[in-house]
Amino acid sequence: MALISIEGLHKRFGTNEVLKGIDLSIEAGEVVAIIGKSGSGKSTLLRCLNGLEAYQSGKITVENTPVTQDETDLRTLRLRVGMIFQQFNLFPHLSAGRNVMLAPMIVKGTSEAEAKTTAQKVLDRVGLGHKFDAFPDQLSGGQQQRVAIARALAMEPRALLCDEITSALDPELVNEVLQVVKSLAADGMTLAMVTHEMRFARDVCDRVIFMHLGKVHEIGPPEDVFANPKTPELQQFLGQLN
Ligand SMILES: Nc1ncnc2c1ncn2[C@@H]1O[C@H](COP(=O)(O)OP(=O)(O)OP(=O)(O)O)[C@@H](O)[C@H]1O
Repeated sequence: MALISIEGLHKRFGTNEVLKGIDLSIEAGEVVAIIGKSGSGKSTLLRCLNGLEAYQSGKITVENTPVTQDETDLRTLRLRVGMIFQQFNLFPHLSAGRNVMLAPMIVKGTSEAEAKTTAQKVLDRVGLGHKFDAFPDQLSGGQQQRVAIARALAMEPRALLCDEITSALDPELVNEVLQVVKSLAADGMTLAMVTHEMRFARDVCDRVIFMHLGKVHEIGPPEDVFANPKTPELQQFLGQLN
């Protein structure tokens, strides 16, 4: 049984049909990269998976729970699926530890003491246990993004969705964030990542999804998608990167 299942997903913004019938299953423990040109619908797909965007037709389920705009479904979903964005969105007036403690306390009703223990554990997990009391402006961009990852982990999600999480970082900070993601993948976390980091996609991901004009245009293991692109669209996309 797939952890995430998408059938016939269509999504429009006004008259602009951005997702034109997506069928996709992601198994528990699978790591998928979503690649494609700007505007191909990658972010919109991730946002639909997390209930951040409503969609017009099709069916999405996460562990058998339908992803709808219903409040109860959304609450269940947010406990199961974490999302990390290009911008870290940390509260500037709260320490790293407090930023991480917030969601479990608010969403799950976790006690302060328990939330603190969890926050320490997940900050350790991203290599920032010693920065519990540091404020966001005392951290580098890479460290802030690792706090954002810890914040998502504090909810003990079954899957993490990552939307271009290294795109706002200076090049020398990209690797520390990718290393954390790589270690989560090695631990069996289910991950769907919109990324421009092709080397990471090739080395770490089980499957690569190439989106083009709102459809899954090619999908397969990285060795096939990168070494043997079947369609001219993917060949052109990869050619432009080189
Ligand atoms: N909130 C919105 N309202 C209207 N149109 C939107 C909205 N969000 C996205 N779109 C449109 O949907 C299309 C797909 O956008 P999306 O962000 O999913 O693409 P993408 O592949 O992630 O691109 P990028 O790599 O530039 O982020 C674009 O044409 C975009 O203008």
